[in-house]
Parts: sequence; C-alpha cells; structure tokens
Amino acid sequence: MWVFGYGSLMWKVDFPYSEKVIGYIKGYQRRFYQFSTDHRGTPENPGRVVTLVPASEDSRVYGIAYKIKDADVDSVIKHLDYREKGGYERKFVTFHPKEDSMEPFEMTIYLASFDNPNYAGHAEIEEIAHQVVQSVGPSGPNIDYVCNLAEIMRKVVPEAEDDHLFKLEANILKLLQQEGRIKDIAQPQN
Ligand SMILES: N[C@@H](CCC(=O)N[C@@H](CS)C(=O)NCC(=O)O)C(=O)O
Repeated sequence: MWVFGYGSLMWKVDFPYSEKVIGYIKGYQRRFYQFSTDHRGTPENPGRVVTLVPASEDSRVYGIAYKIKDADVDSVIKHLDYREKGGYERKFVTFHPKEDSMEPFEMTIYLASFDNPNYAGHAEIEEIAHQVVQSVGPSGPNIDYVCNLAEIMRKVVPEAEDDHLFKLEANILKLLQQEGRIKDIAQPQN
C-alpha cells in the first residue's frame, strides 16, 4: 500500500514506511480550506489545515508517497483514519513520481471534501493568516503547521510552485512581526 502526503503527512511521519518517493498528483490544488478542531485548533477556535480541491488536469500537487509494508497496512490505516478523523476520507488517485524512471501508480490519499462538517472553504490569504496566528490545538500552534509545510516543500521540491502556501507563510510572518511576536527576519526565498 502507498499513501500520499501533501500536508502534515510530509513533515509529521508518525507511522512506519519502507520507501518514500517525491512526486505529484494531477487535477487538484492544495488549499487551506479545512478547519482543524482536533489538531491545530479547537471546536471554539478552529485552525486551518490543507485539503485538496478539484482543479484543471494540468494542476499538480507535489508531495511525498510512502510505501507501507503489507504487515503494517492494517495498523497504519487504523492510525491514519484516527489522525485524519476531522473530516478526511481515504480516496485513490494516480501518483506521478518526480523521477521519470518510475511509472505512475495508484495510491491512497486522505482528502477532506467540500461536504465534510469541517470544510472551511475559500477565504482570502490575509483572512486565513489572521485565523492561523491565533489558533492553537492539541498538536500545537497552527503557525507551526503552515511553516513546517512550507519548509518541507522548499526542501524536497524547491521547483514546485504553490502561491497559496507561500503567500500564506509570508502573510503569517508579516503579522507576527507586526505583533512583535518575532523579530524582523528575512522573508523566505521561494
Ligand atoms: N491528508 C493530508 C493532510 C493531513 C493533515 O494535515 N491532517 C491533519 C488533520 S487536522 C493532521 O494530521 N495534523 C497533524 C498535526 O497537525 O500535527 C496529508 O496527506 O498530509
């Protein structure tokens, strides 16, 4: 079994895997359109985390695919079903390895579709940034979620474009500087 990580599964890998491959899926965009009430926010003050929204077929979402050994599949599914319980469902998509030497193949993703109870939907980047900087949940600050994702994307797929993610990161850092929560730091270079 293979699982595709495009959000926290890229940087918070709390399950066993035997192989990982960088690549992308087509026909989706990664967006912070999912409320998080059990990880990066609370029911009273939800955070925002990523899901995938349908887009043109030439749209690509880069992430990391993890190969799960047969012996671990049941326990990993049980673990991820619980971790993603806030509105995500398992679906199958075609994964395209970044390296041309590997053929595309089907794999599992966890996707929070528009009809789940925690779907937040569209909001302007500035509004999402204001929500993120004031949200903290059982897994920690919503800020960490955004910055960890931006950092891992720059690290593993520096050529990938994701204006939504990187503009949100820049907005958050600007807000934190304005609020005196961090000293002036150089903006991330994408
Ligand atoms: N399914 C996506 C998104 C996963 C995701 O970010 N899910 C949240 C649920 S709110 C999570 O597991 N968060 C863990 C954390 O924030 O530490 C992925 O493949 O990475």
